[in-house]
Amino acid sequence: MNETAAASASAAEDGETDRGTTDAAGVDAATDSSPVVVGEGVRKSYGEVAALDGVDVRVEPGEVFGLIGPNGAGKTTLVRALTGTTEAEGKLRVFGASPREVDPQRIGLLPQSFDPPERLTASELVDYYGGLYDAARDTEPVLRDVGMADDADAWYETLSGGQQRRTCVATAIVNDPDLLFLDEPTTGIDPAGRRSIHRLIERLAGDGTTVFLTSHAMDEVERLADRVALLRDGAVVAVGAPDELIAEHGGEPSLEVALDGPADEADAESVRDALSDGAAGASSPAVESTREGLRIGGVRPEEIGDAVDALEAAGVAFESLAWSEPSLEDVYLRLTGEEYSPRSGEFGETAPDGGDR
Ligand SMILES: Nc1ncnc2c1ncn2[C@@H]1O[C@H](COP(=O)(O)OP(=O)(O)OP(=O)(O)O)[C@@H](O)[C@H]1O
Repeated sequence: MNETAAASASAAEDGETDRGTTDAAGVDAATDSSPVVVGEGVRKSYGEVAALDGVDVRVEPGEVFGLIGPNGAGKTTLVRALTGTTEAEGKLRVFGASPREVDPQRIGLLPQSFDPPERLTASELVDYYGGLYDAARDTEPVLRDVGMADDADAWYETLSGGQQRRTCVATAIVNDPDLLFLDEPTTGIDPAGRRSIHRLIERLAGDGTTVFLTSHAMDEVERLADRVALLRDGAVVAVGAPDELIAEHGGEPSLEVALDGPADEADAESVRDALSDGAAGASSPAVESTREGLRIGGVRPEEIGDAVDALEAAGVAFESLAWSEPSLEDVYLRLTGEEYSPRSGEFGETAPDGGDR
């Protein structure tokens, strides 16, 4: 039995007993507007390793909540704690109840790793998981939802990695859950398949399903999530809407200026002076030399013309310009201290600017 089945049957697949923090009834008074997921001070250790080190998390009804963080940050452990497939300390409530007390019909879980119970076709596998619930959707439309209708009769083991993952997503939604945990749903899925999973998540969310999504694909999380929490070393270091996080931690938009070789400091200084004198009138323009040329920081789209004027005034001949705005990936790299250094072309450990731990 895997974690999907474990969640569906409230089973303790790892043989752990229910957690001590469950109250006598295991249930809080819950209303329609109550948070769907609450974690307060959640802790879980494996020997010396504090996988979760006091996590606070709250997911509102109908939200797509993204959980991001480096390998080993504790994402899967948090999903397992919230789905009752592992024991953890602290307050954990799902629909007002302790995770192991929640009606399994309401929960869908796509675990990070999935082992089918036996040799089955894609269709039989979805049937199998559907059979674990009091009520389940028909298998055919579920397989259609994940783009697997044409391969319904193929043995699971003969499917490609991406097709297997899509079939797993089908097993997680066969019970039409109110809360869907997706632990890295698109790993190994090709761009078209990813797009179809994205559309599925958007449609489920549009129909009111609450989605708890962990992913390493920042574009995916930025596109899908209403709010995002960044987990680092077992603790949440930032939480907010993608736009808010980008505004707060993403840095400024910038203009990459490609020259026919690296710029020297004199070029950078000339451009800086020209920008200070020009219409943009920036007091201390952030101009730095890069391996490809120059980067001018803080350039808004309407200021690109001024930057070009400044380059010309400084006598810097450029080959091309590329403007980019910060993304959730920049937030991630800054807050995890894994910022990309274009100068060296390598990732390097820098002091994370979200260092509130
Ligand atoms: N069953 C286990 N036994 C021992 N240590 C574990 C176990 N599960 C997780 N850990 C450790 O707990 C920490 C958090 O692991 P977890 O799998 O939750 O991270 P993650 O953020 O999901 O990582 P990834 O992005 O690689 O999936 C890691 O240091 C991991 O080695």
